[in-house]
Amino acid sequence: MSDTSRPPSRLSDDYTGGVPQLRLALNQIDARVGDIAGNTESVVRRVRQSAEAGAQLVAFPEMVLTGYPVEDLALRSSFVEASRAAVRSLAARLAEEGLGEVPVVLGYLDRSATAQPRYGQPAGAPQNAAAVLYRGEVALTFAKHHLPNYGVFDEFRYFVPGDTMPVIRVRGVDVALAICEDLWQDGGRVPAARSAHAGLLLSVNASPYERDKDDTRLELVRKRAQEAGCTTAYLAMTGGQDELVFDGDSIVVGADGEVIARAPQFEETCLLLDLDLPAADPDAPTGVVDDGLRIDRVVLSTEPVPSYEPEYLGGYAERLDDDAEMYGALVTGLRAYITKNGFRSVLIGLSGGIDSALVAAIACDAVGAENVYGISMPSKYSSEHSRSDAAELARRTGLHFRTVSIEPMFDAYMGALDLSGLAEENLQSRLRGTLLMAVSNQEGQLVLAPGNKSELAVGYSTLYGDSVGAYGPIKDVYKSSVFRLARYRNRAAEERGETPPIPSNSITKPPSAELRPGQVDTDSLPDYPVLDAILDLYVDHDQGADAIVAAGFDRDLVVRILRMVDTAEYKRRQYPPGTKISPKGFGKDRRLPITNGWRERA
Ligand SMILES: Nc1ncnc2c1ncn2[C@@H]1O[C@H](COP(=O)(O)OP(=O)(O)OC[C@H]2O[C@@H]([n+]3cccc(C(=O)O)c3)[C@H](O)[C@@H]2O)[C@@H](O)[C@H]1O
Ligand SMILES: Nc1ncnc2c1ncn2[C@@H]1O[C@H](COP(=O)(O)OP(=O)(O)OP(=O)(O)O)[C@@H](O)[C@H]1O
Ligand SMILES: NC(=O)CC[C@H](N)C(=O)O
Repeated sequence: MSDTSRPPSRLSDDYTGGVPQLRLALNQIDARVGDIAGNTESVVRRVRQSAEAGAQLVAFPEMVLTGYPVEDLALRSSFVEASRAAVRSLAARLAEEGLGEVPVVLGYLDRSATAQPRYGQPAGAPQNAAAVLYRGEVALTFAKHHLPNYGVFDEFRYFVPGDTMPVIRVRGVDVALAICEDLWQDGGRVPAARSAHAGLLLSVNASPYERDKDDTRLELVRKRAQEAGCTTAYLAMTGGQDELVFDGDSIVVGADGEVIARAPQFEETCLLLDLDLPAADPDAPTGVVDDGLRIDRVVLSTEPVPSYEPEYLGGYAERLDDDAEMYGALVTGLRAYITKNGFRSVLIGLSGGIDSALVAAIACDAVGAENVYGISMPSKYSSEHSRSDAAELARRTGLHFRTVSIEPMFDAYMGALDLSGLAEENLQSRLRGTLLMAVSNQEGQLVLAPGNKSELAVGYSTLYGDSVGAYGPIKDVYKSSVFRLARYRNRAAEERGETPPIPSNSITKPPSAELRPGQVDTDSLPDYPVLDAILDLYVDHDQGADAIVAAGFDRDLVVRILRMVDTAEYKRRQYPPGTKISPKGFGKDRRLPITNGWRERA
């Protein structure tokens, strides 16, 4: 994101908008997929806090009860029924705990009321749904109307769409409801909210992070608010799930498209704000509106809001610059993976190079240096600086550090097998992989794989060697950006008066696998800026060889690189999962056959 300017806020101290109509609590929180009980507890806790802060309408993200995305759990009836039951018991529990008077909107997994069995399910097909809980009851439910089915999303595989336009009357204000993709596609609930004369459009979301997507989202919400003709609140999820990061950044925009409030990125928070909204239109239409959506109106309360001066005002959280945002996503994704899978500590092979150094810095920020373990594993080809730079990284960050030479194991293999060339080179990498897995088994840390997107693209890693591990924190970061992020992290430390974590020698020396004497990456690969530019066109933008050559790259080089990418598909399929930060990561975003006779020629 780049827009750091603070928009004019209507919620400032000189607020003169009269009596506010609604105090809205947008709970921008994390949820753990499959942990319905744990997610329920965090919802109850947050409802209580919101109610204590005087909220009159409390909202939670898309599928907060089940976590998002649930993937094939949606196809299991036991899970769907557990989610449905959890919504009902949550409504009752909120009332029992004296929290029933405040309406709560939250996402969960449901199934359609009409019998549309899919994939052998006995009853209705699964739906990505949301419920309104009020006075101990589930007052209203509805399902997502537009289903995303591109990139990482497969919602046609799981869900059938909803066909209603839900509108709840809260304190005399008509609030239209929507779920995430409902705002991304034209038609459907946005024009329907206008047709229904809504005073507020509230969308609950789980929108995965991608670089620059915050700018796209902001423009989207501004546009949709104007189309809907009413204030629009976009409530985001935050945290991480496997390869996805949810960056938060909830947004509230007025009917004129002006930003009213914006929540922080990558943080759990409650954006609480007083909105001056129009009273419900007594002649508001009923029946079917845009796209065949049937208005489903529920009156929850018509009591006027008490007259008070707005005291807590949402505000506009400071925006992160592009590097800080990308780095924040990598930290959030790694932390979520480690903690949600019940681990505390991680293990990294430290070569003294920039990739493992950046991964170590991210890990220290994610779980604390006291939970990060590094091992230097020198061989006879290891340079002195590979050991000293790794030790210096440990000294700067405070991570646990030890050295285990692979020479005795290497000699034993070489004595038993007559290996040479690539087999001998790869053996060193595999011994390091085996050693890391052995320590992980013994001590219980998760092994981190330090491969970057450039290496993964061209297959520049050893299978069962440096590609072993549980999670690849930088697998969606091109090598050029690895340098940028390492410099960013050091600069950020300097600005805070802290020791920069990454030794400058790790940043400035030429990248090398050190598997044979004097080896450097450029023996096998072009310079990284050239490689990354070609990869960006091929991997991220699906350009063919002719188009890439036409963009100004050498024909033979293009053909060679594209061939390397194609023939490394088998390696990528065996690589650990890792944080997605681009529109096309090596995960669900890019699905190519392994066995593939198609070669790009120019
Ligand atoms: N389609 C396919 N499906 C399944 N398996 C397939 C396959 N094609 C080959 N294979 C198998 O894959 C194996 C070959 O792959 P692999 O053993 O990995 O070896 P390979 O890719 O031949 O070599 C590793 C390359 O990565 C470089 N490297 C290694 C370590 C670190 C770094 C670094 O700088 O970070 C770079 C190294 O210099 C070398 O160029 C063979 O067993 C082959 O049979
Ligand atoms: N001497 C070593 N000690 C410990 N780990 C090593 C060593 N050499 C390689 N590794 C591990 O294998 C990974 C691949 O390293 P390699 O040096 O081959 O290339 P790289 O991709 O340039 O990575 P880096 O920038 O971290 O050196 C490293 O990130 C590290 O985790
Ligand atoms: N959960 C969703 O519906 C997400 C889809 C939407 N296009 C997004 O990325 O934000």
